[in-house]
Amino acid sequence: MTTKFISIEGIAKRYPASQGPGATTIFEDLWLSMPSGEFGCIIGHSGCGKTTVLNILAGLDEPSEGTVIVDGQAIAGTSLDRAVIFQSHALLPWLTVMGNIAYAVSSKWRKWDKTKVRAHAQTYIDKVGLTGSEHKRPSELSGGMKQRVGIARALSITPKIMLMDEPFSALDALTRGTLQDEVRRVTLETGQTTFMITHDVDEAMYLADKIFLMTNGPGAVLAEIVENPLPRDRSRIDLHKHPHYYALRNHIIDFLVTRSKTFTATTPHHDPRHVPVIRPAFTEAPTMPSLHSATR
Ligand SMILES: Nc1ncnc2c1ncn2[C@@H]1O[C@H](COP(=O)(O)OP(=O)(O)OP(=O)(O)O)[C@@H](O)[C@H]1O
Repeated sequence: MTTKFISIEGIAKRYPASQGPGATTIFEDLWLSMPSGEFGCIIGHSGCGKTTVLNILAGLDEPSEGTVIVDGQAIAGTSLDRAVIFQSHALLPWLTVMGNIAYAVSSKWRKWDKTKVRAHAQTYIDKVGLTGSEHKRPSELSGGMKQRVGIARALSITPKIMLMDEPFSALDALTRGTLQDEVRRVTLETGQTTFMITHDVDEAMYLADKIFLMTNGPGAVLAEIVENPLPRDRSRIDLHKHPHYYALRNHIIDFLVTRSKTFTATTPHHDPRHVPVIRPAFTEAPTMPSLHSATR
């Protein structure tokens, strides 16, 4: 396992200023690496550049500075090794559920015959609970169903890297939970490296090994990397019962409420190449000596 399967090296994104000369810096000097098989979530307020980072990783956008190395090679454009699940479903409207997924499967395994492609696609249709809707077109599906097609399509090509932009945000609570479980199970099973954007702190705590905290934009920076102290075999239902749950949750919420606004690139000791890695944990308050032992 390489320690830097994904290596984001000093990237920045700037756009021409909306008024007058110069440029607006969305974020800059962003350094971040992930080993193979890790699940990373990026959290930060709206506009700090999360989708831009994900699009750069996908090869859909280019950084203004810096580079991204995946598996030892600088990325250039999109690849079937990197699948994206978008916030909006991005389905082909003229194809059915089966057609949308089969299209992705046959793009990846070009020599597979139709029967093999459809059987493989069906496995993922079943996984996301769309059995019976194979023949429907996107216009006949609810928003949640469309999102499930997008998730099945991305999972079906078993990419090395899964990139997810708030994939569950449009779903009802029950479907969201089921699909979070499914995505977690599949990514653990396949050893996929996953990079996800979310605004949902509990979702990040359930799914992620590491949580990347971005400050507010413009001029956003990666302030901290939070290691998830919850056990790897955690379950979504029991997450809140774990002793470290509140330490982790409070740490992230505290960042979002206060430090995301006050932390900047000029904060003393901030080194963009060596961002602090924090592992919040519950610590027992020191116990008072009992009266019995104190008087002995
Ligand atoms: N083509 C563009 N030209 C100018 N500014 C842009 C362009 N695309 C994005 N931006 C700006 O870049 C910033 C970052 O956008 P991005 O979508 O990456 O943020 P985000 O953190 O993902 O936000 P959200 O959580 O709301 O999805 C925003 O301020 C946005 O207005």
